[in-house]
Parts: sequence; structure tokens; C-alpha cells
Amino acid sequence: MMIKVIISGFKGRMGSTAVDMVNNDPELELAALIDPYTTEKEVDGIPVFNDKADVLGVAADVWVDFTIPDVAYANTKFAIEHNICPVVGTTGFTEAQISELIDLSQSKKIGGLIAPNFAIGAILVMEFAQKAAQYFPDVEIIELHHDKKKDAPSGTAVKTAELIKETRTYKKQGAADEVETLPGARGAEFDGMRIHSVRLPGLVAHQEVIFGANGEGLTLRHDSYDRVSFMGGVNLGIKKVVNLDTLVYGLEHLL
Ligand SMILES: NC(=O)C1=CN([C@@H]2O[C@H](COP(=O)(O)OP(=O)(O)OC[C@H]3O[C@@H](n4cnc5c(N)ncnc54)[C@H](OP(=O)(O)O)[C@@H]3O)[C@@H](O)[C@H]2O)C=CC1
Ligand SMILES: O=C(O)C1=N[C@H](C(=O)O)C[C@H](O)C1
Repeated sequence: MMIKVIISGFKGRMGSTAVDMVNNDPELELAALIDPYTTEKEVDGIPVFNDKADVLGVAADVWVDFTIPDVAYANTKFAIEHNICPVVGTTGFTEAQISELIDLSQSKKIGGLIAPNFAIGAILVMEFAQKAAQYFPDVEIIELHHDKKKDAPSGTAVKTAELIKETRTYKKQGAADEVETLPGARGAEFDGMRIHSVRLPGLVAHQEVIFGANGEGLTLRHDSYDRVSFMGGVNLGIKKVVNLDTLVYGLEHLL
């Protein structure tokens, strides 16, 4: 069965890469493209809309979303309400939003995926970090991204910290009497861990999870050098969600 895909945010860095991925897979077909500002009415015969409500006349199975946080939350809700399975890469969802969307998907029996990172290497780093944190409770996360990124910390860093929290014995890190002589010097705090965000031109998406203990250290690092690194995960997500009856948070649930 051909899977019909809507891509919201199709003119962006990730959305445009996803358009190429769908066009190169004979099992997938573009159903519609969404961007709020474009004046184009179609691209290569695919209808283009400015508003999500306009896609309702289009037959579609999956809604791929690479937009911005507030828009992505409303889009995901809209997709589920209209029986379209969301595959969402947009980051910045709150815990409350994710749990509300999971409940909604279950009440409608609609599959879906919210994945802060679609690259297999990034998923493995999260898994390894979760294991390492059982033995190394002292950990700092450094995420490094291109300087056009709107949200900080990255969704991947937040998800990594959430997974570490599940296995790490709580500890507030650093000296009890440490003082920031420049505010922000110690980064953001998540459950006693620190997360640092670097933004530089030339970078794509990178993350280090650094563990320290008496006389030893362990560093896990992942690099996305190209946005094509995310496309295997997006493709897998599209093909899996159509057979699910719940939304899941994290690509690891589908591997
Ligand atoms: N899960 C993953 O593996 C990955 C996730 N991401 C995440 O994906 C998101 C997008 O990243 P990226 O592609 O780099 O960002 P871009 O800024 O390149 O793309 C976002 C696009 O969404 C458009 N947009 C804004 N509002 C709407 C709307 N209401 N409807 C449809 N489109 C809209 C923007 O238009 P305009 O620019 O005109 O405002 C822009 O074209 C971010 O949240 C990022 O963190 C990124 C990489 C990998
Ligand atoms: O904005 C990006 O580029 C990326 N965003 C995601 C995030 O916030 O974790 C995934 C990846 O790191 C690239």
C-alpha cells in the first residue's frame, strides 16, 4: 500500500530534506505540502497550502512535521483529530503536551511518533548514556548546533537527560558552594545535571555526554554532519506509525 504523506514546514532545512526522501521512496507519495507564507499553489503537481485546515480535502495517512514548537503541537493535535498519523521531528514540546497528545491518540486509536532525534547514532548515545549513568552519576551534556537553531537546549539533550534520570541516582552536581561569576556559566540544570548549548555557524547537530568519576572519564559523542542522517528514522517512522494505535515519544520505541 502506498503511504500518502503531508509535510508541514516543507520549505525549511528538515522539511525540504524530507520532501526529497519521500520522492525517492516508491512506497511513499506526497499528498500535500504546508508553509504559512508561500504563494506557490503547487510544487511538481503536489498541492501547497498556507493553512492546515485546507488539507482536510486531501487523502493522507501521515503528517510529517518540521516546523516550530507551538505550531507543531497544534498540528499534531489536528492530525490526530482528523485520523492522520503524526511523525513529528519538531522539538520543544512540554511533558504535559506530550502526555495530552498520547492520551488523545489512544482515545482515537491513531498511531504517531514524536522523535526529538531521528538519527540512529543519537538514539544509541542516549541508550549508552542511560546505561553509563547507573555507574557514573556525575554527567554533563553538551549539545552543539548550527546558529539558526531556535530552541535551546536541544530536544535531544532534554530527552537524553530524561532517560539518564531514569537510571541515575539523584545528585546535585558541582561544589555545594559554587558561584557563577557570570550568570549561565554552569549551563541549564535538569535534575541536578547540567546541559550546555553551543551555537556556531558550520555545525549541523552534535552532542557529547561526559561522565566523570574518581580518576576516570567517559565521553559519548554523536555527530550529524548532514540532515540526511535523520531521514532513515523519518522513513521508518512513517512506515511504522500507520500500524500503531498510540503515539510514542522517541524513535527507540519503534526500533
Ligand atoms: N527530530 C529530528 O531528528 C530533528 C528535529 N529538528 C527540529 O525540526 C524543527 C525544524 O528545524 P529546521 O528544519 O532546521 O528549521 P527551519 O527553520 O529550517 O524550518 C522550519 C520551517 O517551518 C516553517 N513554518 C513556520 N510556521 C509554520 C506553520 N504554521 N506551518 C508550516 N510551516 C511553518 C518555517 O517557515 P519560515 O522560515 O518562513 O518561518 C520554516 O520553513 C526544529 O524544531 C528542529 O529542532 C531538526 C533536525 C532534526
Ligand atoms: O534544530 C536542529 O538542527 C536539530 N534539532 C533536534 C534537537 O533539538 O534535538 C535534533 C537534532 O539535534 C537537530
